[in-house]
Amino acid sequence: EEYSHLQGTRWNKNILTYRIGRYTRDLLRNTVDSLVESAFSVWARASSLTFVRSHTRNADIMVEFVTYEHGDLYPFDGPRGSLAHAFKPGPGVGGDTHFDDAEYWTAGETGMNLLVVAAHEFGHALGLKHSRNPDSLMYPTYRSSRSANLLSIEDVVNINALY
Ligand SMILES: CNC(=O)[C@@H](NC(=O)[C@H](CC(C)C)CN(O)C=O)C(C)(C)C
Ligand SMILES: [Zn+2]
Ligand SMILES: [Zn+2]
Repeated sequence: EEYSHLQGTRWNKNILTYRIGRYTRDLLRNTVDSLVESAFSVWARASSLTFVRSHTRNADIMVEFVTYEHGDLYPFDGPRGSLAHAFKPGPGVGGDTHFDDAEYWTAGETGMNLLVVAAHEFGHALGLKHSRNPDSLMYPTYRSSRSANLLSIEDVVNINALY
């Protein structure tokens, strides 16, 4: 989901920090680290944005794997259903990205592909809304086959219209 009613529409800086909090046990930590970094680089390559990993609590974007009730107004729902959500740009919870750890997270075609889902969520964390174009990364339903060419032209146009 993108909770657009909560935050502003864009960050007012081009260098953003992110921190990974709670991990999933479905993947090795450094696999999660590299998939998250790759998902950010999808957007960095298509725009003027730069992402820097931080280990301090005041990072712009907090990335976490959580289940069910987890401290915001949007509890997860167990396996399948909602896979993840991210908050629009802004202070505090703004930009924060949560993955439902009741899913089975993978780096491949089985389960839920973390790179594909993270790239979608980070689009929201940067201020993008959903697209009605099934080819867009910001289409509201998950499709594992997408993992090849992540961004559509529309996604590149939209991120550059924002930054
Ligand atoms: C398999 N389950 C789905 O396809 C579900 N879709 C999602 O969980 C979206 C994330 C995908 C697109 C990575 C939620 N979203 O928009 C977050 O920003 C449902 C369509 C069932 C809601
Ligand atoms: Zn979404
Ligand atoms: Zn959440």
